[in-house]
Amino acid sequence: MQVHVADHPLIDHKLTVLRDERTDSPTFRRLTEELVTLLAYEATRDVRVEPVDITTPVTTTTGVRLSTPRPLVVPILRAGLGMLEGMQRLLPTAEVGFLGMIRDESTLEASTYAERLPEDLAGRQCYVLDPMLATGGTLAAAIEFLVRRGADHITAVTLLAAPEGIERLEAELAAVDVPVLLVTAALDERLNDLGYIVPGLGDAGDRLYGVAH
Ligand SMILES: O=P(O)(O)OC[C@H]1O[C@H](OP(=O)(O)OP(=O)(O)O)[C@H](O)[C@@H]1O
Ligand SMILES: O=c1cc[nH]c(=O)[nH]1
Ligand SMILES: [Mg+2]
Repeated sequence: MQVHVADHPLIDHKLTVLRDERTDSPTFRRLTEELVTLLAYEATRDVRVEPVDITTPVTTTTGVRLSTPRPLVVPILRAGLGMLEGMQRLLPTAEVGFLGMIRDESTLEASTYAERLPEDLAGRQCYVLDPMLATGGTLAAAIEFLVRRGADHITAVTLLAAPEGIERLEAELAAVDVPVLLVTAALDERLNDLGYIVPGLGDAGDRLYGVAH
């Protein structure tokens, strides 16, 4: 797995406001979108394109367009949904599939409660969106699922990643025969005893959408 940690003062600035416990939900949602649009620029660096001939007002020339099949963007509900619009801003023609996953807060085990994805992902580049890579259980399961469906290139986009989660992803995906890239706005210090990222930003889903019951 390749890991790319963003390095840009605007990303650091927006992330600092996002982390602040005083930041309210509407601001949190807007900043998440803005951050993802900035990250999407890096995350889509190897999006597949094909040559296309066009005519400008002056001459004919060859450019590029997104290849088919089009990329698939997969937000992991709930929190990943907050990243969708930011990604779509750069990839408006991408298809979107959904995975609903929840981490049991006592065992930290991830489980899937909803799935709406194409049956066959052969030849597809997939962009998985989840703001938090904590223990890595959620993202590892999501990526394994997409690879089983045939995806042949995976890019995971996160806001925060913990070293423990990256280590687990690397171990669990070692046998996966598909290139995986992780693009994250920041690499945080560690997990605390409850499995929360430190310094982190708290529960991303709750801060985007309110406390889940
Ligand atoms: O790396 P992990 O240890 O698996 O933890 C990360 C997961 O936890 C959060 O989701 P949560 O289960 O809180 O669901 P939510 O998005 O509905 O709030 C977060 O959005 C990730 O999906
Ligand atoms: O810090 C964390 C860890 C998992 N999920 C979150 O939303 N935040
Ligand atoms: Mg949550």
